[in-house]
Amino acid sequence: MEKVVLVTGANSGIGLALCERLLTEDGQLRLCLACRNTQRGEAARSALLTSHSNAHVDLLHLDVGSVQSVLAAAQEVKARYNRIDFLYLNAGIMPNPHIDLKAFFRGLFSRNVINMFATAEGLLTQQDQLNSDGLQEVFATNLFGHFLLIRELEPLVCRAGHTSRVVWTSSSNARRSAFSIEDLQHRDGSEPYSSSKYASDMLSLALNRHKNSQGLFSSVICPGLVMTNLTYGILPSFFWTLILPIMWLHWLFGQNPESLDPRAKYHSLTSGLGTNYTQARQMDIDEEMAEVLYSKLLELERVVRKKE
Ligand SMILES: NC(=O)C1=CN([C@@H]2O[C@H](COP(=O)(O)OP(=O)(O)OC[C@H]3O[C@@H](n4cnc5c(N)ncnc54)[C@H](OP(=O)(O)O)[C@@H]3O)[C@@H](O)[C@H]2O)C=CC1
Ligand SMILES: CC(C)CCC[C@@H](C)[C@H]1CC[C@H]2C3=CC[C@H]4[C@H](C)C(=O)CC[C@]4(C)[C@H]3CC[C@]12C
Repeated sequence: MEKVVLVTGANSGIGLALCERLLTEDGQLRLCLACRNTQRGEAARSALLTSHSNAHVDLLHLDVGSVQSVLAAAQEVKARYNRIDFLYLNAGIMPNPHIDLKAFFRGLFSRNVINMFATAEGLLTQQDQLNSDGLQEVFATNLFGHFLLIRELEPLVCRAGHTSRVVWTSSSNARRSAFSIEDLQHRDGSEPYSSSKYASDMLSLALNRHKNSQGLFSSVICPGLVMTNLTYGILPSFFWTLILPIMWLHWLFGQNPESLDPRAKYHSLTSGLGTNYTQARQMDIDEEMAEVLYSKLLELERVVRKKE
C-alpha cells in the first residue's frame, strides 16, 4: 500500500534533501510537500519530479507559524488523505542570529572545542519577535504550529491498529538551560532557537506517553551541522569558506553508532574518512517537565482556538 508522507519546510535544505531520499528509497510513496511559499514549493516539486518522474508529489500551502494557516492546511490534508504514515516536522527558523566572537575564540583553544562546533553552546543568540497571533515567532514556528498540526491531524495519525510516525528535526543546539517552563515561548531570553528545540525534544517524549497506545510514535533527530539557508544566514559566506577546515576537525572525532534507546535523539554525523553514520544520544529530559509542557501547550491551544 502507498505510504502517505507529509514534510513541513520541504522546499529547501534538509527538508528537500529528505524528500529526495524518501523518493529514492521508496517508489510507493505519496509525498506531500507542506510549504509556506507556493512558488518555492512548486520549484521543489518540479525538482523532485525531474529526478523521480513517476513519483506522486503533492503540494500543500502551510505557514506553520500561523494558527489560521495550520488550521486551514489541516482541513485540506483531511480532505485529501485518509491517513498519514509519516509526519516530518522539519520547518524551522533561527531569525537574527548573533555569534559571540569572544566566546568562539575562547572555545577554540579550550577542551570544549569539539562540543562547541557540535552544539554551538554559548555561541549563539537570536532576536525574536511577536507574530500576528501574538506568539513568539520562533516558538510558534519551531514548536507550537507543529503541535497544533498534530492535534488537528489526530484522526489521520492516531488510528487503532495502525502505526504512524512523527519525526521532529531537532538540534544538538537544544539545551535544557535555555528552556524555562515558566516562559515557554522564551519571551525573556536570547536563545529562542535552543529553547524551542529543547521543547520539541520534550514534546516528543510526552507525545509518546500519551499517544503510543493510539498508534502514534514520535522521535527526534538532529541532522548535525548542515550548510543550508539557515546556517548560511548566520555568517557572511566568505566566513564559511574560511572556517570550513576547522570544522572538519569536529567531524574527525565522530564515534560509532550505539544501541537504540527510547530517549535517544539520532544525530547524523560524518567520520573523518567521510563516512556518514547515525549516533544515538540520550536526551537530557525531565519527564515531569515534559508532562507540564504538554498540558501548557494544550491550554495554549484552547486559547488560540477561541480567538479563531
Ligand atoms: N542546518 C543545520 O545545521 C541544522 C538544521 N536543523 C533544523 O533543520 C530544519 C530545517 O532547516 P534547514 O534545512 O537547515 O534550513 P532551511 O532554511 O533551508 O529550511 C527551513 C525550511 O523551513 C521552512 N519554513 C520556515 N518557516 C516556515 C513556516 N513558518 N512555515 C512553513 N515552512 C517554514 C523554510 O521555508 P522558506 O523557504 O519559505 O523559508 C524552509 O523550507 C530546521 O528545523 C532546523 O532548525 C537542525 C540542526 C542543524
Ligand atoms: C570565525 C567565527 C565567526 C566562526 C563561527 C562558527 C559558527 C558560526 C558555527 C560553529 C558551530 C556552528 C553550529 C553548530 C550547531 C548547529 C545546530 C546543530 C543547529 O541546529 C543550527 C546551526 C548550528 C547552531 C551551527 C551554527 C553555526 C555555528 C555556530
